[in-house]
Amino acid sequence: MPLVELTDVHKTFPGGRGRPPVEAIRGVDLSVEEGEIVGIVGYSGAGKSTLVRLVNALESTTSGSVRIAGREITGLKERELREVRLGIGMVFQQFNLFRSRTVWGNISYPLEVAGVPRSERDRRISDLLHFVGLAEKAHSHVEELSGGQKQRVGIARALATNPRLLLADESTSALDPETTQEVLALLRRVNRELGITIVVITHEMDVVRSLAHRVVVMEAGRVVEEGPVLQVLSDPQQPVTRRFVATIVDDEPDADALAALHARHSGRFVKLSFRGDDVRQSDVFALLLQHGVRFELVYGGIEEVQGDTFGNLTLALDGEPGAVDTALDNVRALVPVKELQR
Ligand SMILES: Nc1ncnc2c1ncn2[C@@H]1O[C@H](COP(=O)(O)OP(=O)(O)OP(=O)(O)O)[C@@H](O)[C@H]1O
Repeated sequence: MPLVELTDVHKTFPGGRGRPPVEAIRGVDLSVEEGEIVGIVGYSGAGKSTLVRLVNALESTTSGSVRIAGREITGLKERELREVRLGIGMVFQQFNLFRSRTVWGNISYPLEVAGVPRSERDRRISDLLHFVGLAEKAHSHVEELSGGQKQRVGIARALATNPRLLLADESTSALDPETTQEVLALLRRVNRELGITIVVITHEMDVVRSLAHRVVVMEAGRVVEEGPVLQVLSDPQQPVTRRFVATIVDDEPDADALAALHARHSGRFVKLSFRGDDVRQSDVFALLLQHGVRFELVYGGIEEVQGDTFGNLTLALDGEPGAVDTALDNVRALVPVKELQR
């Protein structure tokens, strides 16, 4: 049974003051299995935040079903919804911490609301502070912390009530690249060591690449593509997905770059696509050399996704025309080859 299951969910906001209604979510089916990390990507306005607010019952659907751990949450009473929300931790872009409280006080807050007795609360907070590596900062005020430390407090607070599900809404967007990696590493530990299911929404493909198992791409209120991260990154189907993937991996030179390359090289240009670890670049290069084909790498790169490699390399080839043809036929047996015409 999926931990989160959305079936044909629609959400329309009234337009107000003569403006037309906004269809923020237009028929989304989505399921998240227990233990998974799912990354939801999309440009601003795609409906990501609305989707998250439907999952944690801060908004109600216009139609369709939202099930959390098998329980339909549409139509539940406020008291029952509070119970559902206790099982869901939230991490925010701007941390949303109480400035008037210490680190300890911030993590304590959801436990106080849930009526957890003092001694149990203290034990829990102390464990969480150790888990996120902030034991020494327990009595610091939030203003004294760096952005990364604030987000670690945000994560500790989200974990306080022992949720099964963590929703992270642009949780690293306010952080620099190094701090982002620290926070992503912590979220990976939350998933691996505590077994907590995580849904991250982000417009940064790098976050998906280094954290998620599965990616869901949203556009204009719909899920337009989804699948395992390596599969989607290495073989994106939709234009919007290709645009996201292009932010972390080069595909092929555009028309201008290709024209400039043709001006410098007399030979043919081919794009070779590597997917996963089953074919090594060195095998492909050896094949070309065997046929007396000289090559130069002119564009592209190879990226790593959680232990697997993928990427596209554009080569300029030189050699006897017949030899180049034969070499390419052999290379095609190993990897997809696309001839780039001038
Ligand atoms: N409370 C609301 N009332 C009216 N329209 C809303 C409301 N909340 C969201 N919308 C609209 O719904 C659409 C989707 O917004 P949403 O915030 O879910 O997108 P998003 O993908 O999370 O974008 P961002 O990354 O900018 O937050 C937008 O057109 C937005 O203006």
